[in-house]
Amino acid sequence: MSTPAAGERHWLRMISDYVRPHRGPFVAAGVLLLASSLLGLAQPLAAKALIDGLTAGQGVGGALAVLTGLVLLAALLLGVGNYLILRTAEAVALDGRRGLVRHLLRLTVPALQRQAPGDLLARVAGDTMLLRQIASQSLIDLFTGGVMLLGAVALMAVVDLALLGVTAIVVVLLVVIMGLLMPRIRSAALRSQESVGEMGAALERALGAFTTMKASGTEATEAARIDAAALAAYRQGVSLARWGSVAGTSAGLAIQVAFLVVLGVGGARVASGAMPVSALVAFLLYVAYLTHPVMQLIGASTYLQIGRAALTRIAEIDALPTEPIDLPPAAEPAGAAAVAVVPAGAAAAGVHERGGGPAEVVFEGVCFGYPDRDEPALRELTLRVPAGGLTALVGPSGSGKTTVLALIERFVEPQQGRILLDGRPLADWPLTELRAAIGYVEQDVAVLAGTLRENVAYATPGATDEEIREVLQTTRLHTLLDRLGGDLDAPIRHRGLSLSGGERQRIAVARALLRRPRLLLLDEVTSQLDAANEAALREVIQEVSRRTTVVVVAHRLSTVLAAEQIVVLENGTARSVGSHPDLVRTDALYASLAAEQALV
Ligand SMILES: Nc1ncnc2c1ncn2[C@@H]1O[C@H](COP(=O)(O)OP(=O)(O)OP(=O)(O)O)[C@@H](O)[C@H]1O
Repeated sequence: MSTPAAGERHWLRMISDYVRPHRGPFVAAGVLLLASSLLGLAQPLAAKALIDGLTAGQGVGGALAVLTGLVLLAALLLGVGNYLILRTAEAVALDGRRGLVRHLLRLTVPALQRQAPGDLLARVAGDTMLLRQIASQSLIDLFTGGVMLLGAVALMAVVDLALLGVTAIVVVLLVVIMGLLMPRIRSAALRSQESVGEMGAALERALGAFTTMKASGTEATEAARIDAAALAAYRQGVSLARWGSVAGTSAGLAIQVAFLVVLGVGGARVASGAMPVSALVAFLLYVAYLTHPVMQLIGASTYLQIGRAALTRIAEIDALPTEPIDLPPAAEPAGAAAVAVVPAGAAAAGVHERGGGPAEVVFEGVCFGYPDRDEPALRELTLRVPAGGLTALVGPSGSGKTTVLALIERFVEPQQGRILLDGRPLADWPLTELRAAIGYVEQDVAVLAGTLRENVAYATPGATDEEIREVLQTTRLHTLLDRLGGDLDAPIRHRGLSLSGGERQRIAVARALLRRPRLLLLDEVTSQLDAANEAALREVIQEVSRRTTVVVVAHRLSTVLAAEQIVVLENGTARSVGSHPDLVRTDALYASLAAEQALV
């Protein structure tokens, strides 16, 4: 948002984008609420007829019936209109949440890494709630309140122009006060939402490193950090409440002042015979009636300022870059319960024929640097990973091994050079197809809350029990399965905390293997395994490398001794390539690594 004017347009366009798909119910609700208010407007006129009838000593039965009918019908229309608008507002919030979640899930990896997850959660949950308030309270209230205000003013003009002039002065004064208050309300709302986001981020930080926090004894520090954000949210909330009540009180006061002034001036005019008492009663009823639309307009403007703050925060997420990944359309709200949850990875499985021949990967002069780093992570890296067989990437910490894998997965894009998979530049591969061909086990493996089956078949929703059990056997996870009573559907706890590090690694390997990828990328998968399990996984890797291309990153050279090709990376370039015996002879760095690990 470069200029306020641009921000303004953007904000209004966002509201209109949210509302447009629901304009039918919105218009219907608006019409019902307006009709209800119009019936309310007619009530003083009916009251005037009733009083005139009483004064003239005529029968009032008809006027009484009309007045009662008006009251009942207005209440009915109000009820139905309110229900409709609240339902539509929920639908707008649903659209907002879905849109935001879909956008978040499609973010590029670097874009997501720059965000605090706790703040994102606050935006999805809290800011979309405010969106609902804009839709329910602000828009319709602005419309009906505005129309009713104009209607009341027009009818007041019909009743008595002089008294209208008196009322108008008070109303104009009120508008000026509101003009001064609204920017304060908006900035307090924005800061309040930001503080809630900061609180979420601070809490997420503490919960995400819970055991580290406990072990470091930093509960008090973390509590203070979260407390500071909570306190900031409180202060801004109080400030919002203060300006909101100033707005509400000014409006109420203005109406009362108008009422008293009209009573005084009108009383004098009645006494002088300039207007009948029925006209004064009607006018006073209109002034009293003004309270509702004026309060509506003040409330709507206040919510609009708060909602605008939320929209600003949603727009910030919308502006983050996403990957070109199609997600299936969301279910209609009415049918949501009936629609089965689409298992994650199903979309990819749809495009990818499981299995297939081993893939070849070629890096041609690839340069890559992370955005916030001066030093490039890869410098003109040229490398060929032949189809089939085991290729190992070794080298000192920070030499760029993980970055090579991230580039193959297209989590990040090279700034120079190109990468080819089966002779086709990665940029030409549809992203879902590319990723479906690859099995990737990252360094910090993720175990998701859910069952063992959900975890292992995460990328392969169609896998049979037999296939899952087989891959569990291969990765020596059958002991874990036994511990779970042989039940694939037994839950493993949130974030996999009930699993050992080695089990988590093997679950991730099992997940990748079940996919039968054409290219398997393994980043430090043996780092947390004991010698027996490492040897077993080494065998698995060798076995898999007979039918697929396997690239392993390993500090433990024992894992890669049998690799057909070992690439030694240093400072983002391949300093040498060869087999273990070759490299021990020809590459001093490799020889020293091997010597450190007693492998020569
Ligand atoms: N997301 C990131 N943002 C900024 N810099 C990064 C990021 N990821 C890695 N780096 C930096 O890029 C360089 C290469 O990192 P990379 O993770 O590829 O090394 P590595 O060889 O896999 O290291 P290790 O063996 O310790 O895992 C390092 O200097 C690292 O600090």
